[in-house]
Amino acid sequence: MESGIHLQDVSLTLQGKPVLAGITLHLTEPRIGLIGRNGSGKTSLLRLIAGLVAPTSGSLRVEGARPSDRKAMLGALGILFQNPDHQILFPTVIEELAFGLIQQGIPKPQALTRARAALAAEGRAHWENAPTHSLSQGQRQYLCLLSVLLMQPRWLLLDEPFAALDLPTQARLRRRLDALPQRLVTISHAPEAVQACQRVLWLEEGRLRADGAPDQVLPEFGAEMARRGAVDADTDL
Ligand SMILES: Nc1ncnc2c1ncn2[C@@H]1O[C@H](COP(=O)(O)OP(=O)(O)OP(=O)(O)O)[C@@H](O)[C@H]1O
Repeated sequence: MESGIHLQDVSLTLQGKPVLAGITLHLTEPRIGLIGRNGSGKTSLLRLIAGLVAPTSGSLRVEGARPSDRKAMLGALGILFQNPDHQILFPTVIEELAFGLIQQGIPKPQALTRARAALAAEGRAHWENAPTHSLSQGQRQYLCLLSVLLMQPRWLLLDEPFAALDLPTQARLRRRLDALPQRLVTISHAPEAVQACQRVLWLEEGRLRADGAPDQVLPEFGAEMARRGAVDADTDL
């Protein structure tokens, strides 16, 4: 099977607006950072890779499968959205956790057992029957991460995973993510969050502005963000 994530001349136009253009990539590195300004197309790129939106032109493969092949993608890739409310479907924590496993074909009783074990391992057994809406934003994001990890996908796509979390939770999540055997693609605005990646992709207005090691990409990115921050408004977005 073809390994990694392949994009061949991928473009995406939404409501007449070009959002991504001419993206060709072969992603295989264990840790990949995706940076860029607001509206540069980062989330759209993750949504394309996850099969949540189809490219307007070009082709994509994730571990040899088309992203639109939901069955193949279940074990290949998990995505963590920036806003957990775009992800959570169920009224209680345990149902939310078990859902992905059931989708993967695991019988419901075993799925519930695994979900309970995962909560217990996190010291959060008391969350089992908690209404998902009663959790804080950061706790809901954490629940989404646990749900995705339970499915053990080969790739994890993370959209600003630290944005809503307090500092101790960020530190714990950072350690947790660092230890994962999965390949991770992480969106961040913060250069320091992707400094340890093997590869950093910089999107600018839907195109790849740079692609390389953090030491190559991040100094130029930092200089460009400082330059733009010194003027009063981004009029191009
Ligand atoms: N459904 C949609 N219809 C029309 N335009 C869209 C749609 N979704 C996104 N866009 C546009 O695509 C562009 C890229 O959006 P995207 O959310 O991918 O950016 P981003 O880099 O993730 O931004 P942020 O850092 O603010 O999360 C934006 O200009 C946005 O307005």
